[in-house]
Amino acid sequence: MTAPLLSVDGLATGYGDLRVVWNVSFQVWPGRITALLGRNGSGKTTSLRAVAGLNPVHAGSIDYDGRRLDGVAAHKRVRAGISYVQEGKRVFRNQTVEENLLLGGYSLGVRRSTLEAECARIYELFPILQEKRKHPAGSLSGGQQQMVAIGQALMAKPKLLMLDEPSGGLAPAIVAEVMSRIAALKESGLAILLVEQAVEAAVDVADHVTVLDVGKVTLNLPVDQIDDMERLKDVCMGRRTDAA
Ligand SMILES: Nc1ncnc2c1ncn2[C@@H]1O[C@H](COP(=O)(O)OP(=O)(O)OP(=O)(O)O)[C@@H](O)[C@H]1O
Repeated sequence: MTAPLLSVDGLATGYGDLRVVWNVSFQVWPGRITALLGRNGSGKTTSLRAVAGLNPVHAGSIDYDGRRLDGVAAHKRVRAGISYVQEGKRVFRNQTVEENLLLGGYSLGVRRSTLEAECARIYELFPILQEKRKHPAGSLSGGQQQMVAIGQALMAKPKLLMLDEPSGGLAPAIVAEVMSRIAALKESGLAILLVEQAVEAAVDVADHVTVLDVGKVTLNLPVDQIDDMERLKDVCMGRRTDAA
């Protein structure tokens, strides 16, 4: 297997001095999806925020693309190719789909001269957004709004895409559609870190799974080694400590 693009090792992090993640390690590889699973409050979002540079690293290390990220400001991590789609589909509801993409690209530092070309690239990935490009984003379905949010993050051609609960608030049939779009993004070599509550939907598209509970890793293995989904769900709910 190729070297990981992102390697988090023994991470302890939290909010200011408050520590909520104690010892978390996981990797994300180019062209592959790592799913970070675990029950509510287990520390998934907090770990993503530490990778994005929004939460402090109390202990451990975050290596990305051959260098340590310690002390690198959040905006510089964005420039280095780390894109983060926060939970809850943050689109500008009154702006059109196209304006959302342009604003997303602009805020990520994409040069004005290339914004339109980047938009066209996003339309190739998500044709429905081209169809709806003149519509206010708030008029789109939940799944389509999630694609707008992901499209915004992709405007700057990231190497690492971090998605926090893209299935949140979506009907099951729509979750499958959004997940298959996410899976297709791997083809370009993008490394994807996917935080999810929807365990089965995440496992369907993931290559590797890391489960957290109370700020620690309880399971870490390639998806092809998962042979019992019910056991995995139990581990994710904190009802078991391993999948064996
Ligand atoms: N801004 C904050 N200040 C202090 N503590 C926080 C803050 N945000 C989250 N926490 C706490 O950190 C812990 C981990 O939360 P986190 O959001 O990382 O969990 P999660 O696994 O992403 O769960 P969820 O699926 O509910 O988002 C929880 O105990 C939570 O209450």
